[in-house]
Amino acid sequence: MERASSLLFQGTHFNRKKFASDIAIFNKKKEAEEVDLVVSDEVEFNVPLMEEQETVGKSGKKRKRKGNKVHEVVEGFSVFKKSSVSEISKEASVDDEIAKKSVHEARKQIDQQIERDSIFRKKHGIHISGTNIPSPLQSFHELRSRYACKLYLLRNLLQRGFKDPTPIQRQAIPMLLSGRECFACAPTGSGKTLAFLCPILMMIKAGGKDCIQAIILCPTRELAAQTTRECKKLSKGKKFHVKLMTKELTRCGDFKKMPCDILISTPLRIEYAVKKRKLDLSSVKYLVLDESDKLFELGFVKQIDSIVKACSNPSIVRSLFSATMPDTVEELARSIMHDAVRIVVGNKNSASETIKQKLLFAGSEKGKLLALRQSFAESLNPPVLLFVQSKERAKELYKELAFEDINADVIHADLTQSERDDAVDNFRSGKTWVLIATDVVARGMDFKGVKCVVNYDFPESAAAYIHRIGRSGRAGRSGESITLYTEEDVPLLRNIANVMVSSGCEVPAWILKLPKLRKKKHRPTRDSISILPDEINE
Ligand SMILES: Nc1ncnc2c1ncn2[C@@H]1O[C@H](COP(=O)(O)OP(=O)(O)OP(=O)(O)O)[C@@H](O)[C@H]1O
Repeated sequence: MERASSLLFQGTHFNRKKFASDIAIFNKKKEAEEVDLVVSDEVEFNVPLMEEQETVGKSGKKRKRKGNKVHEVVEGFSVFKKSSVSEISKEASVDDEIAKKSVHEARKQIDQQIERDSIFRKKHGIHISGTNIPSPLQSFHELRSRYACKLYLLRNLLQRGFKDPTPIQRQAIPMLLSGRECFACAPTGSGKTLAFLCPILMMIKAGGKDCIQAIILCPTRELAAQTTRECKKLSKGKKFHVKLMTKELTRCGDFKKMPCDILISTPLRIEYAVKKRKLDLSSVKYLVLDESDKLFELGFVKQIDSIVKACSNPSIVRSLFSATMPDTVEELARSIMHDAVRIVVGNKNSASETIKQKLLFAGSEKGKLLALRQSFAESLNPPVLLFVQSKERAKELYKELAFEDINADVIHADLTQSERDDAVDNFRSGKTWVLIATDVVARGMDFKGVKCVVNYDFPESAAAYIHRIGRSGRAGRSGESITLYTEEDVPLLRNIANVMVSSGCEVPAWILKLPKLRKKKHRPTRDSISILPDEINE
């Protein structure tokens, strides 16, 4: 009590005896006011009541109070309040200290993690830009510890022989699992397909009722078919409905009754189904644009636009993947994506470093055929992929090689779907040693073990070059490419040479001094390939 009154009257000096009656009146007034305080402050500070009583205040409201004597209660409360405030503030400052320390500790740990992540990314050639980027995957097992990945998927990864994630998988998988939109650029054959399939399989429901939950768009039917096969292999053991949008499905599919979790297609077929057959894409949660720079080219961009609009789910996660990503595509992508993260593995727009690239001057069209013959005779080991600039030239070259009894086949857009499928299957299985192709198989096709890619006709752009030669040297294997050129190809020579230099290949110095080509593409008209006598050609 003494301590209480000394606290109560701290700083006041007056004669208590002389003013005793005033003090009594004053105390009565205070009693009522401070009872109010007890009630309100009890609530505020959560003061435990020793003995609860009810009293009626001036306002007539029932109030709770502690103790027998109001005065004591008031003093007690005041003391309690004052000491509580100081204790609380002491405690609070201790709490503050602890909080500050733990915030500091947490910050330190975050900083250390950021540092570790950045060292790890550097080691794997991963470059990122964006905010709040999740840590890269150290191993596939982390899919389970960090993201509760189901065992069937880990088992399937292991069965496919995938021991460790590739750099693009290390960063893109956690990104998509965190619901972030991204555009990813990584070399050909570096496992981009798994980088988008894996998170989709982890995030959507197998046999979900909502119908289509994920859409993967590819520029060619062959690539769509390949991705469908890959998705089915990865989802083995789970009842996912993985569908390839075939011509029949586009025209006659009953989309309302069709069970489909993941739909894989070229843009034209989906656009047709949306516009003419009322295919509903409003439940799509994941939209992947594989070979995205190709999909943003003139022939596709309108279809892509209408598909993106039809995928109206506001929480959709969209992602773009390719080995080449021009700045214009990045800008376009940024304008439609939310807070997208950019992931680049290695040098942007460069060829895989596992491919030994060669340039060979052939003088003329006839010189090209002679150079090819010589290469077959001396060093070319099958399987070999030969690229030409048009379907007409593919047919011409096929005739030449068939005449020489070379085990060759051809693939181009004039063939029926089943002829195209057969050409791909026979080349894959080793029945065909040499496949002559237009750019229809230049992107994304995973022909394991292609020893050499020959650019019989010079590619029309640096991007086309990167994708063509990328059919060899996949998944860390070594590969080879030979690019024949004539005088007509010189304008684009420097661009291709730059790609070669950036992936560590040597080129003659004079090529690098050639004037820069303003246009991105160059497609010269060429003389016919044939050197066969006319009567054989007829
Ligand atoms: N983690 C992994 N470990 C080993 N091999 C892998 C791994 N992930 C994927 N692969 C294999 O690597 C090969 C190339 O993968 P994928 O076709 O996805 O490459 P990509 O980056 O999409 O190439 P492109 O740019 O040509 O489309 C495939 O045969 C695939 O099975």
